Amino acid sequence: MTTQKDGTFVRRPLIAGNWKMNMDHMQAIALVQKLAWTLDDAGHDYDRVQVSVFPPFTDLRGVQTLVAGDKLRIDYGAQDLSDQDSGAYTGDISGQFLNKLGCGQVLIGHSERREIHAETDELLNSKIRAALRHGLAPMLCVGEGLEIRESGQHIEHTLAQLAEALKGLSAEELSELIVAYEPVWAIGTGKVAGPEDAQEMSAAIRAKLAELYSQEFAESIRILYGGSVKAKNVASILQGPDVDGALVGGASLEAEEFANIVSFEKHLVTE
Ligand SMILES: O=C(CO)COP(=O)(O)O
Repeated sequence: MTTQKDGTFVRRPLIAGNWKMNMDHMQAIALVQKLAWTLDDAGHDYDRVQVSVFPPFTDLRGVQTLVAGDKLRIDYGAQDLSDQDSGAYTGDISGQFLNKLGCGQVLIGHSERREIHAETDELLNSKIRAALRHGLAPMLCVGEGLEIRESGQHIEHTLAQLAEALKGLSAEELSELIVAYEPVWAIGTGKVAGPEDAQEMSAAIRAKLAELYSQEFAESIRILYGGSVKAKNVASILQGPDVDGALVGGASLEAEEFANIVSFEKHLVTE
């Protein structure tokens, strides 16, 4: 993260929790409630550090009701969306519906969707357009697998994913874009990319955004790191000046652990 002289961040850090296919709608309410209490107890400043969760589709209505009813400051979004708005697309979910449920963000191109559902860069470009049509901030996930990392092509590979997904979109359209760098080999494996790896790729992503658009645009976009982020390693990962937050999987399913990740600034002081 980069801070200014007055201690505020240049870009508001974001700690996001991707629940993947975990938590039914009852568990979801309990988890968000506990997270909100824990963050309140810790005196969390939401204006300073944004917090969002990405529950399964079936949980979103419950989360919306809770967030609205208790006036919680936790943001939420979906893990995927259709590139179409409505019609004969059995099993798909429109961005229109997500917007109606109060979602502010949507994950696009998570490596598990790329792998399991064979989502292509072309489809992801179309999904980003769908998100933008419906007022959802797209969180585009990019990152390389182990083989590519070992071959030394990881930067080239990740930047190609980025450029393909953003093809034909303008800086104006993409003003709410968030990029999440998630090296596939570090997801759910306990292997964390080192703080240098996270910084190296985030800087490369920012430079690519500057090349595709402008320096000003690149400096306004938040770039998160994801892959085995825990309370114990978050502070060192976020030290990189181009790393603006974390996309957390497993550790976001435990309210206290996730709240501790959100409170990463406290670890900075004590480490
Ligand atoms: O895929 C991830 C978040 O989207 C990372 O998952 P883990 O934090 O469980 O490694």
